[in-house]
Amino acid sequence: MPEPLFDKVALVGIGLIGSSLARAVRHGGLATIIAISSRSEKTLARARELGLGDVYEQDAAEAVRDADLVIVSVPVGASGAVAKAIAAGLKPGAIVTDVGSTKASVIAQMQPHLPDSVHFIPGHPIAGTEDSGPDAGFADLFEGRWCILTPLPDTDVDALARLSAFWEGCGAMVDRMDPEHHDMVLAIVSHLPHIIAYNIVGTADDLEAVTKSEVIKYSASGFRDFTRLAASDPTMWRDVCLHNSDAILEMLARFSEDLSALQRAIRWGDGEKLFEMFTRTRAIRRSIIEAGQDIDVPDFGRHALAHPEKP
Ligand SMILES: NC(=O)C1=CN([C@@H]2O[C@H](COP(=O)(O)OP(=O)(O)OC[C@H]3O[C@@H](n4cnc5c(N)ncnc54)[C@H](O)[C@@H]3O)[C@@H](O)[C@H]2O)C=CC1
Ligand SMILES: O=C(O)C(=O)Cc1ccc(O)cc1
Repeated sequence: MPEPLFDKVALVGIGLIGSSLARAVRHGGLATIIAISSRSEKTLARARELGLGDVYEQDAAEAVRDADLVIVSVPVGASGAVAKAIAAGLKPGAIVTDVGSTKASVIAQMQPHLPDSVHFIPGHPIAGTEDSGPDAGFADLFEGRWCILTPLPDTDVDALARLSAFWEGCGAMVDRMDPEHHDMVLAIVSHLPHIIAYNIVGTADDLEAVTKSEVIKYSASGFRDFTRLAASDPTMWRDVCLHNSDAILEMLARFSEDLSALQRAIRWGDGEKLFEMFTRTRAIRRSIIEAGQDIDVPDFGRHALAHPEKP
């Protein structure tokens, strides 16, 4: 096992992402001590039962005391309150990062509370599932996946290199982006697909109520893929929608415009247009597979593959 990258890592929030990090840190020997903090006593007790850390503190400021790396893994709407809560306990020179799905808002919420003596480097692993809580995590969640860091203009290069090495130690590939660009890109490739999934599943459910027929029972696998995304955590996705609203609304406007064009082609029986569009998108899917980036494909055997330690 190589030398640990950090002496003490503090994980604030121990749900799907926090607990996956705890497992990855342990598995990769990335830290000597893992400190875990959760606002909820029940979650903290569960983390202890699962043996995810070495020390457990309900008080986040206590958990981060003496930590060299602090990772905040809470719904994005709670980032400001958590930054405020940990500020007093932070060690000068510590790296403070997060995993939130939106970046500009997290920076705006956290930065004002953090002392100048720490290195604040926001981040976002592009890896997850529809599950949440400490039981849902697994050590190889980040394996072969991107982690986007959105460093601030005056970020210390050594701190950035250490955080990049940490994510690589978790199996991830690290990229850098500016926060606004991140929020725009993620709005189309992650936030919109979830919103569309929530919407289509809701529409089908309403239809079932109206027609009093079993719409969902007969759903084909395409619809089932949507139900997986639509089963994602409501608090997390409420916060994503509220904290990346500009980019999401921009992408929804483009999406609606394109959907109207599709609707028109169907109404006018414009088969050529439909064929042309479906051919274009099929090529995109095939190019992703050829590039070896199809590891995120949801299928119903996925859990058996992705959670080998689960029953
Ligand atoms: N679920 C996913 O697939 C992914 C999630 N993310 C981001 O990671 C972060 C955490 O998400 P998950 O681990 O999936 O969520 P989760 O629901 O599994 O865990 C959230 C954790 O935050 C704590 N928490 C909730 N509200 C809090 C508050 N007001 N103050 C302090 N702690 C609070 C909970 O007790 C729990 O420990 C979110 O910001 C999310 O956007 C990033 C990549 C993937
Ligand atoms: O479960 C899925 O398909 C996901 O897309 C997981 C996910 C959710 C949120 C993120 O910010 C990143 C990844």
